[in-house]
Amino acid sequence: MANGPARRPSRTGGSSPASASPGALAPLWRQAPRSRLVRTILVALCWAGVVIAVQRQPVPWEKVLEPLEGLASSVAMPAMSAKDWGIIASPSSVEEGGMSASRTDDVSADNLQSNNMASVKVLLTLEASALEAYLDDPAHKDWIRASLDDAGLLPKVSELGIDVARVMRRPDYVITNETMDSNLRTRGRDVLDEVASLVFQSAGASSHGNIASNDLRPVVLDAPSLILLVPFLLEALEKRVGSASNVQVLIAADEGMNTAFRAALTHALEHVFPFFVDEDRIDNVCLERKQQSTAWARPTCEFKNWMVTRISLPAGHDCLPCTIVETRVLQRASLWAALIPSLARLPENVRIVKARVLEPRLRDEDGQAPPGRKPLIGNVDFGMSALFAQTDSPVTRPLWQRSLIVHKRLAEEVAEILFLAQKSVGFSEPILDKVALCPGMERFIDAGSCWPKERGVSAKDRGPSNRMKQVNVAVVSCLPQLIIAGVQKAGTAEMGIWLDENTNFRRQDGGMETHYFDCTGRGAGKDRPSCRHFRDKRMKEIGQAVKDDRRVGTVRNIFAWNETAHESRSWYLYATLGHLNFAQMLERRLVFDKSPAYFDLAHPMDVMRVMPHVKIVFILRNPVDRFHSSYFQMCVRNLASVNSRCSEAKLSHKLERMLSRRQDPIQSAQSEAGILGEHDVEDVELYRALRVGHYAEHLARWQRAFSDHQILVLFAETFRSAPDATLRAVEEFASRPIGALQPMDEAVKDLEPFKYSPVRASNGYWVVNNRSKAFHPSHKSLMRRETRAMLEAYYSPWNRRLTSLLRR
Ligand SMILES: Nc1ncnc2c1ncn2[C@@H]1O[C@H](COP(=O)(O)OS(=O)(=O)O)[C@@H](OP(=O)(O)O)[C@H]1O
Repeated sequence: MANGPARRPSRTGGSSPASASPGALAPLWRQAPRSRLVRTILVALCWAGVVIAVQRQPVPWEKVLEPLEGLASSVAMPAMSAKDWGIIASPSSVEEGGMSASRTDDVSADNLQSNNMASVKVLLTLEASALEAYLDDPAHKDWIRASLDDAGLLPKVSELGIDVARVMRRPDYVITNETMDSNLRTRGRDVLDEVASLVFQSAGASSHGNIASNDLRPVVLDAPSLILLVPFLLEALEKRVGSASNVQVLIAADEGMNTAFRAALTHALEHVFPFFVDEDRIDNVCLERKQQSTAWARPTCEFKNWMVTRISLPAGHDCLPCTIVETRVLQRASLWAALIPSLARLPENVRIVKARVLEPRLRDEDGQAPPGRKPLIGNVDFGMSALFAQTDSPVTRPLWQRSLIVHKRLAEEVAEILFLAQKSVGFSEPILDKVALCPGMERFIDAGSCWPKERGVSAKDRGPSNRMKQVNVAVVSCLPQLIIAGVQKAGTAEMGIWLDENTNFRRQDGGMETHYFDCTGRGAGKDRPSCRHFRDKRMKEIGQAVKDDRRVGTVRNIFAWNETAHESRSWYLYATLGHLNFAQMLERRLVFDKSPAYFDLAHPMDVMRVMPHVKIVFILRNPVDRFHSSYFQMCVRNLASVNSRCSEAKLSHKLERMLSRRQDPIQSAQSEAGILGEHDVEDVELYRALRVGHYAEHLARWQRAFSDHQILVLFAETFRSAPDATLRAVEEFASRPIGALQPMDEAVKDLEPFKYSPVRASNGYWVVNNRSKAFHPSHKSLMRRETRAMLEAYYSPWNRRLTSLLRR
């Protein structure tokens, strides 16, 4: 535990915190206490040569897809032999890396011929735009029209739920997301099989001949659909033609932009790699790492043009993910590691290429992104590129060569990630060779990390003379260096006011309690009405505020690995709670969050995995007084309807009843019944208020997650009597390197000492401005003597535990 006022004796009320010790605790608090018809029509459609565009269907994986590994292993791969079969190419993959013929040219027979793709009969592309280009070709258009008219298929198309009225630029041939989606939901695998039939029947009909452009059957699918479909496609092909050798399968995957794909990744992850959703296990990895190393090598992240994140774990083979950044990157990498073998079990001629342009194309010679074009791929969305880099088939070689440079770099990064991931997911052979590990500049995501908006001012504008101009021009989002994480009703508001007065400190979120970690993640307070408000309203606003902020978007990619709309793991939002303008950042370098509900309601490891080196301050107060204050606050705020019943007599009566059911407070607190024993809402609240005072219980959880150097325990009683010295201790704690764990943070070097100017309020408290709660007391009555005695007895064992915990 950090040396602070708690450690040095303060026998008198007026003594300095700098001279308090654990031994001083006892005198403070003596006592402690989830058709056939259709098939026929589809076959007819195929034979008639209808081009059906299935545009970006979000596959309801949760209904259709069993765990990926199960699916892949259940499909027997055919022996391939028919040379003139071809499947699939995404024309836009030609464009990859900045070279390109136009999309329309790409899908022409000539272009395919010239690219050794003459045998390609089926175009399976992930890109709607490629299909559009294909459909715009007059030759294709006429053929499609004629086919449809001849077959008289339009009504049947409607029967199938194909919305002939809704088309992008060719309204007749789009299966809408909704209809396909609902078909998939109700008939699942049958529909997939139909789509496979659709693709292959037509190809089978014209086999052994030279390809004509109208033999192409584009089916636009999104990446998860395609990955899902590949086994079915080959199965279907085998059934129909008996063999299918030399089928060139190029899957162009457009994973980066597709939210459904992201969702599918997450879903698959949950099935394929339980490790990565086993929070406790990840926690343990973090903790073990911390225990094994006195100087815990901080995992490093590099932002390269802020688009590519690299990650390097501590050297050696024992590295496992731990922090939120590591787990985020490794989760993605390991999913691909899982998909690769399942696809690799397919014939070797199945290749995956990346369908979309990458960030380098989007920049001009000066490295500037053209206006209006945003990078399509976030900083960790590069999984497919490594596969592309490995492609060496005659079909893909020209493409590969042309985009070699771009992809090599990305491939190296993916190789690196996969290498790191493979051990975690149990592969014994390297998936790819390990390439250099994370050289160069390093940037960390940790306590105090800030992300400036693009509109930021240039460095030379930051001189002191024009500082004022920069106010309100640029904004940064920061994670706090310091959290006043407890306890409620111990003067934390006052502490926040004092610190905010100090020009070295800046409070997150305009002085509000962020309630981030008690209302998100594994926070035990998540279901409280106040947290619902936090999630439903506040975070939505914040999300909107950062939507156009690309840098924050980058941060979001890192943090939001398990993000869903309502179940927020959107760690990045936490950073955005700390908006500062540059002037504030320059002048107030230490950002702090004051959310005292964290003490008993947040999961400390959630905090630690986002900000491994954050510093935490707890202000403890005699639990008896704290409880009393808490009771009356409950009455006034949360239980307004029963306000009239709040009185010293009522409190005494309730406590008597509640405590009589708990002979051994420690035992009962440790059992679920400790809380669940209460059914009445008011009683539940009351018991929570009581339990906050089990300081040793909660502090031990925080001590498990953070080093002693990161925790400072203060006492309300000392803060009240010697505020200036107490604040000095906080300043010193905030600016001190965390033992051997962390080098001096630039943000806290050379802080100007701040001089507070407190005045004495009428109730005797020292205050620095009129926001102080000293002017707004939550209660006026004095605790009854018998209530105090009851509470002192109750808290006695907890206080003894606390004393020994602090003495360690
Ligand atoms: N400087 C100082 N030192 C110690 N205690 C102080 C100080 N200033 C205020 N108080 C008392 O703390 C109680 C309010 O605590 P918090 O500000 O932590 O409340 S909250 O959790 O933010 O709601 C509240 O206690 P009660 O008056 O007993 O309700 C305040 O009076």
